Amino acid sequence: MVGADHASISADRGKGTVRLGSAGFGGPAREGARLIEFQSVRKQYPNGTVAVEELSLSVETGTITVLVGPSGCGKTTLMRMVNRMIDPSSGTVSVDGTDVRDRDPAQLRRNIGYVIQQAGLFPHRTVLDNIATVPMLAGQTRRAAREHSRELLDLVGLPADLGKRYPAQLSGGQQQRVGVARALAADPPVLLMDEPFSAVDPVVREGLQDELLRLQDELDKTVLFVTHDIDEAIKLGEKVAVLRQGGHLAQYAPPDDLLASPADDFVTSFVGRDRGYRRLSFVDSARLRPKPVPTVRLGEEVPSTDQWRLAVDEGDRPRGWLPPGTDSDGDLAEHTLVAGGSLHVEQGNLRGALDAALSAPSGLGVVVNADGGAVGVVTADEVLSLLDDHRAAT
Ligand SMILES: Nc1ncnc2c1ncn2[C@@H]1O[C@H](COP(=O)(O)OP(=O)(O)OP(=O)(O)O)[C@@H](O)[C@H]1O
Repeated sequence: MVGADHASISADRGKGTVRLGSAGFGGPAREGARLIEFQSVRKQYPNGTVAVEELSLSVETGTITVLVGPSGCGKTTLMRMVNRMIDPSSGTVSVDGTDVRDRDPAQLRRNIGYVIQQAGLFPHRTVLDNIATVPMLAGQTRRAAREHSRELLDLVGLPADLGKRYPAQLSGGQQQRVGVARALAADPPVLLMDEPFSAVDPVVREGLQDELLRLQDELDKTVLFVTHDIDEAIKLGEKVAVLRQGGHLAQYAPPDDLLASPADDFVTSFVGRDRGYRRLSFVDSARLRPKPVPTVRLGEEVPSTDQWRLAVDEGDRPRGWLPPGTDSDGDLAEHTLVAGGSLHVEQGNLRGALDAALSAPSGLGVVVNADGGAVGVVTADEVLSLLDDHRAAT
């Protein structure tokens, strides 16, 4: 936790007045429905630059879809076609089944929240008035709009007293949260997010990513998110579209598929060589078979040992390691132990298991049950061979 930037989002379903549904594009979200569709879209700017080339892509209702690719590959151009900030040279972009060119841009934009890098807040309006702007334009009274804005501040994890400040009096991460609150103010079913977190430092950025995921759990928006950071794309996207120069779609797939089977050399180099490691996050560890490990309980007599022994408390929770070569010497006290590594909770993903194995001084990753009790240990080799099996089977 780093100051207010990491306050957690307290989306309170019981509050009633923060509307969590989606309005504007006709009825409740239909699972699997395609809310945004690009069909054979091409964009050539007047100077001849082809930013997007014959691209077709559909975005499912209620999902986060990420557009990722190197600078200049057409991500922003593609995204801005959704709310008609840019019109395609050919092809169609439709939202909820209607070609966006058949919609009034102002009305279309009221149903599409837009979050950009550095938040783009109005500098001379307070935080609360920034958030209240769109609802007031849509006809809400100032009082109702401000009341709703206070709830949104809470929803994005900001304390109420920040509402009176001006944007320059907030940290970068706080400004981004206000940007998200402002985009949510009209309760739009669609959110466009263009590199929203790239202007903040990596720690704050991770916090914002986590909170977007938490917020999405509550709100179920259809989010189109642009980034050039493949890690961000993989973390946030239920589906990820990798674009390459000239606005070509190189691959469109769930992150796991992208990491497992990159479509070509470009995607391979873009997702990076350590994709095997990243991919571990998507493989569950149900087939991992932890082996028994010799233990010793805190407060009990220290045994002579020629192997690593896991020290546990009265609830079998791991407290550290007793190294090989330890001589029998009185009762076991916590301060004499070698600190343990991270713990892997049973049924978690393989990345957690590998982290546990790699971070343990014994090389033995400790697996615990939901109550925190040790159930056994795994080695890094065991985790990686499971990954090989998974690779071979998919
Ligand atoms: N108004 C414009 N006129 C001419 N060319 C443009 C215009 N806007 C963008 N371009 C060019 O179109 C291409 C795609 O730009 P776009 O901003 O969509 O890419 P991007 O992937 O979002 O890049 P970045 O990650 O750097 O923001 C680039 O070559 C860019 O220089």
